[in-house]
Amino acid sequence: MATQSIKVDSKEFEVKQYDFPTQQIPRLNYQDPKAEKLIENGQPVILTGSDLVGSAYHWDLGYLCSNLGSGKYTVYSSPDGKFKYYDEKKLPQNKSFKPPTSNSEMSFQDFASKLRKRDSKEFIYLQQSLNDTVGKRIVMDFTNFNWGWANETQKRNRWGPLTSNLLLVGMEGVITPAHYDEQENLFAQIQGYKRFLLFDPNQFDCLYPYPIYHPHDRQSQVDFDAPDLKRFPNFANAKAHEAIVGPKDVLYLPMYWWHQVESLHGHGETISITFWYKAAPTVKVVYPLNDGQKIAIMRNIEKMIAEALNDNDSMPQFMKTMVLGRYT
Ligand SMILES: CC1(C)c2ccccc2-c2ccc(C[C@@H](CC(=O)O)C(=O)C(=O)O)cc21
Ligand SMILES: [Zn+2]
Repeated sequence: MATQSIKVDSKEFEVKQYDFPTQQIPRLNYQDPKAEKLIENGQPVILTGSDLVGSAYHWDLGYLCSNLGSGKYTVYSSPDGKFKYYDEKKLPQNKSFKPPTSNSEMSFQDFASKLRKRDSKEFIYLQQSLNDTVGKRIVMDFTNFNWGWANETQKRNRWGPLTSNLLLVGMEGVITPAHYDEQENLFAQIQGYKRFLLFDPNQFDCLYPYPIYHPHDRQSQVDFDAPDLKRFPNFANAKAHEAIVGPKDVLYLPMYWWHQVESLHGHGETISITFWYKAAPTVKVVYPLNDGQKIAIMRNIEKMIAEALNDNDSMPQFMKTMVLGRYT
């Protein structure tokens, strides 16, 4: 895989090179009116100086081992370093589906010692919502997040409620392949560096998501390392935005924006915390609809048709019959 080196803040990073062009995402101080404008317009921006998780800047493996208590944590494991999320609730509808990753519950101490062993034939990625099983010092760090700013941002942009904070601890080199989420996300980086490749929701027709009843719903079918341009010809027109997110950075990752995330080599394991918010309620429909609203409509139509047919195997034929040759 070809790599290219990019410079951010006088630091050099070796990143995988893909075929599509990339443009940099702006890095702005969190109080810059331009940054607030970008968030209001649902545009990604890296925010500096917010100290959103300032009370967790000292979190490293050792501290977490000593203070996360003996609770069990969900650890994903992948042979090739790719962690393609799948929805376990959709497995019954897809008998032939083979999960590309496995997961197990283990103590943080066990996870940390597996990380240190670094046997590279297995990549591991801890993903766990912060809950009350954690030790009291972690709870104190959590309560000391910059909630004033987070709540003000949530209110100003009329986001819905905060749904979860996920603690993520990834081995160098882990990759979360391209997908989109249906929530607004303030992504806070504590340790290590993550490279985000983001795609505007209007690139939906370049990224070919799985059918919505598929366990990989919301994930792109395109393998970025070996794109099948016969099946996915429009991928050749994809245009990415790029952001290297480092310690103390907060990336505003707007709902419906596609993202692929790589934990960069040479900077140690990555520690991140996500703040997911439900979407702003649509008070009054304003035309023309924005791209996110069109994605929501497509998803609802797919769900209704799948339900009406009550047979996922007949979806491909039905969908093709409905549009092929008619909406050219
Ligand atoms: C891959 C993993 C560990 C996973 C496995 C199984 C179920 C869910 C998830 C899940 C959810 C979120 C992330 C964080 C981030 C990607 C990144 O930082 O790697 C991202 O996509 C986002 O913040 O929206 C990572 C994961
Ligand atoms: Zn995501």
